[in-house]
Amino acid sequence: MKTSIATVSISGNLLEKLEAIAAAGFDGIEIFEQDFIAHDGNPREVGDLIRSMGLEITLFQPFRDFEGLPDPLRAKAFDRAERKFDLMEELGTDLVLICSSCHPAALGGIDRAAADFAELGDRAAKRGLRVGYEALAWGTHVNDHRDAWEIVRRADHKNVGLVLDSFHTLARKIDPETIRRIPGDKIFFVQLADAPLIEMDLLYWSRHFRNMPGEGELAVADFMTAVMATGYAGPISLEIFNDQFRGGQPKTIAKDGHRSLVALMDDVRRAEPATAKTAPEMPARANVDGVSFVEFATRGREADAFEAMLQTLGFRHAGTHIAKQLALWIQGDIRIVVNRETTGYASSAYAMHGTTVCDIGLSVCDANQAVSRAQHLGADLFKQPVGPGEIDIPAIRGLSGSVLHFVDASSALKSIWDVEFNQMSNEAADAGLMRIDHLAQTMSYDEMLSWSLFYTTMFDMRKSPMVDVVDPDGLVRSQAIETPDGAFRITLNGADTHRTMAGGFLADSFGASVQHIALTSDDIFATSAAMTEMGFKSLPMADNYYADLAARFDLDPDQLERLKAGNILYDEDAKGSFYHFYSRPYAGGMFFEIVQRQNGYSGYGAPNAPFRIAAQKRLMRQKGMPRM
Ligand SMILES: O=C(O)c1ccc(O)c(O)c1
Ligand SMILES: [Mg+2]
Repeated sequence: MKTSIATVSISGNLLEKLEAIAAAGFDGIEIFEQDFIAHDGNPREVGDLIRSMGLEITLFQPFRDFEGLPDPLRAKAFDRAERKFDLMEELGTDLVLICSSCHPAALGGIDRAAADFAELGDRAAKRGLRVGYEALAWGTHVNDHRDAWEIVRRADHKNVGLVLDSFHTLARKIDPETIRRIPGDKIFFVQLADAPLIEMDLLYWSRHFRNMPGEGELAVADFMTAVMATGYAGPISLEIFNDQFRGGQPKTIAKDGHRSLVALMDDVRRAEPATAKTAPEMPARANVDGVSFVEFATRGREADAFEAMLQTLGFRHAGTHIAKQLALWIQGDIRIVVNRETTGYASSAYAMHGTTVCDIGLSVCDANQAVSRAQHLGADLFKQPVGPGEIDIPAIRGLSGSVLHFVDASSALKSIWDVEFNQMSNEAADAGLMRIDHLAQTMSYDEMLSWSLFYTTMFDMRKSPMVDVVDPDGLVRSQAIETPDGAFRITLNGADTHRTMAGGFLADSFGASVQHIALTSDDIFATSAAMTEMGFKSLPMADNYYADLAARFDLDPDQLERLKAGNILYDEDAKGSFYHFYSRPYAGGMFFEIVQRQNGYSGYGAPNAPFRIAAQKRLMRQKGMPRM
């Protein structure tokens, strides 16, 4: 399997693009002509440089408005092609992409176009070059890969083949199964792109909103499975026109791209094992059956205040690490580790972010398989020195420097809490919190696709539709990613401006991290009462909120009173109901949420988010806290 990416997909100048692409592990690049023209350096040197970086030039593109022209435009088009053939020879690539014509003078007619390609094929053959024809979704006469194929078929020239691009086929809702009838050796090149489903002009959609396979909503895996069934053996190449990516970090975007291709080909291999033989074998997406622990890096008074807060939530100090300054706090199945170390990874995380979630332990079926898949997808292993008596738990680096540990039921890992922690016997009453419902991560809007790709390629998790959350000072985009059974749920919250609650947190904590943790109760009213008893103070909600609840839902006055008394918010979906309340913000703007889902409610109380955010901002203003 040869992976490739078009230079247009990455930001930066040509050199920066090439470095990022090589570092991400691609085998080749499509040179997008504009990137070459903008570069100051002769084509031979550029070709040599690319090869010296271990990359191959898989394609030169695009050559526009070639077929169907009347003379003298036709003759001029052939002259243009000859000049580009010269350039290709100097660069050292044998394949050019010709996209279907949008020229106002272009004439239709499959045989006319086929004749043009047959002649171009002769000219290319003289130089040992090949031409590939791609149907642009908005081409004037040819905008469907089936028509492009018919032209190639009738051109009947060994140097003329077809270029398929998942965007053009899927954006026009053309059934990708139609690809199966094309002979694999006549498909010269395959370009891949996904996109979010938005109703808009095809050209605009394509030039601004494409994204990596798996980041959007097109059936790219079905498309690629059909391609592989033809016997196609050429490069699998990303061609992503995306406004965010053009301004993004070249290295991150390239890494995401490679990850998306590897995951896609693994899906194709699993869908039809006989066809995708060249895709590397790797373990399937890991099944996550919950969060085993969440570790906070903190220090001094912030740490004291945080632990005091945990007590008001009903957590009990259950153990102390045998060698390190780690305290284990437990309630139900929830484990929170408070790390006060002044050296090592947690300490660096604290130095960078202040009090922060520095490590998440996920409970998986097989920890080593999870790590193996992560490595195939380009994640780095995370290693810390293991002290005497400590267990080496497999871990990887997530995005933005975060760490994920994998815990499974295999003997050594299961006993970690008994082996590494001295048990403390304090049988304090708890508040009925059972497990972690979800982790809410805050990041800049530009990072959301990277994170969702990370989770959905690594784990058996699905994205739900993006929702807009209105903060009084800006919009925050929120997207949930969850396992099929809901055992592990994450919400990604993307902020554009530092003035929003999420954006302020992001600025203050210098990068993406967990902003809140939602904990489940099976009886939220009892939990609220127990926590109040323990000194917990919930986030005060405005009376207007409850007046609106009374108008929106059939709640009896008693229940409404109880909601109001506990500052408990309420929502319903088609299946069930949702109760939730919030802690006040603690160190660094983090907070807890307590939730109860009834009868299979599957959302996150999104309609309540604007009122929760307004309440948090009100509270922070009262306290005279800056920003947020
Ligand atoms: O948007 C375009 O013009 C364009 C050019 C070349 C391609 O391969 C493509 O898919 C789109
Ligand atoms: Mg294309």
